[in-house]
Amino acid sequence: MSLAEDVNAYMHAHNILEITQAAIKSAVKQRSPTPAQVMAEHLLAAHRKSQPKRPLVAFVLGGPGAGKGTQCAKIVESLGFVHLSAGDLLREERKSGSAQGAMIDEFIKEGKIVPVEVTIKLLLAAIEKADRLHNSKLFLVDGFPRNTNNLAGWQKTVGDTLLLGGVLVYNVEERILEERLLERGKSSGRTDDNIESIKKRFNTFKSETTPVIEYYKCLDLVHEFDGARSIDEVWTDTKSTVQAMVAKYESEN
Ligand SMILES: Nc1ncnc2c1ncn2[C@@H]1O[C@H](COP(=O)(O)OP(=O)(O)OP(=O)(O)O)[C@@H](O)[C@H]1O
Ligand SMILES: Nc1ccn([C@@H]2O[C@H](COP(=O)(O)O)[C@@H](O)[C@H]2O)c(=O)n1
Repeated sequence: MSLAEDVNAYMHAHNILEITQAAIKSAVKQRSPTPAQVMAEHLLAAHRKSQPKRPLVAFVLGGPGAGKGTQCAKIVESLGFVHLSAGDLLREERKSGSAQGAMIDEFIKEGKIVPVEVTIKLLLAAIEKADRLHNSKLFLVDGFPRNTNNLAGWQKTVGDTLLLGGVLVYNVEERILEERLLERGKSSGRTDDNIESIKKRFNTFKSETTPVIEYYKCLDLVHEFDGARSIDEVWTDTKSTVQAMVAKYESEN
């Protein structure tokens, strides 16, 4: 086969003429003074659309008792996300009775953050299972990343294989959080819904989670909510934010 024939066959096999014509059309349509830029953007968008969809992840953060789980349940019900709570997965793993289970138990009571190697394994297994069994593409990862160790572990293990759409952050003052958690503690059976653990969890949130939120603010990914309002008021804002996030994801992927 000659070089010209080879080139022709390649162009035909990969629709190169059609792709290039569409890029040229979009530059001409816009009468852009920078056609190369318009064409490059058009080609990139076309490439992204032709790739298999990366699942969308939204992280959910806020102090203990800020209403993360409550809002996540509503997002699941109304917008079809899969909810993965790092805390729930760790509590489930704790039941295993292994040495790792005992370690998790101790960390939870002390309000400390479990090393990311443990947490990320549980999170990824749950994401893979939901994707494989139900082809789920929308995930809420609740209570993660809680510190810089969590963040580094996510970046190293997951990187860009999942698309981080945003970070939902619920702000509530400690006085209200304490009241909520002590009330919840009357029936939750949680070993950390007592005043000693609650104080420790507040300290961990301030010293370890706040820097993670600041990091994501610098990337313009944070959506903050006043979580001290009623559940329905918080939900109204949460819903519109998450709907916008999904719309952007659908249009770009
Ligand atoms: N906006 C709200 N107003 C009043 N009470 C709320 C509100 N949101 C949640 N609650 C209540 O506060 C308690 C804590 O809420 P939730 O479990 O959703 O918080 P969380 O952030 O997931 O907590 P944690 O991090 O400890 O798991 C629950 O008993 C819940 O019913
Ligand atoms: N990324 C995480 C999340 C949670 N933990 C531990 O679980 C406790 C409870 O978490 P909730 O989100 O359910 O409040 C938390 O205080 C930590 O001890 C963790 O280690 N890492």
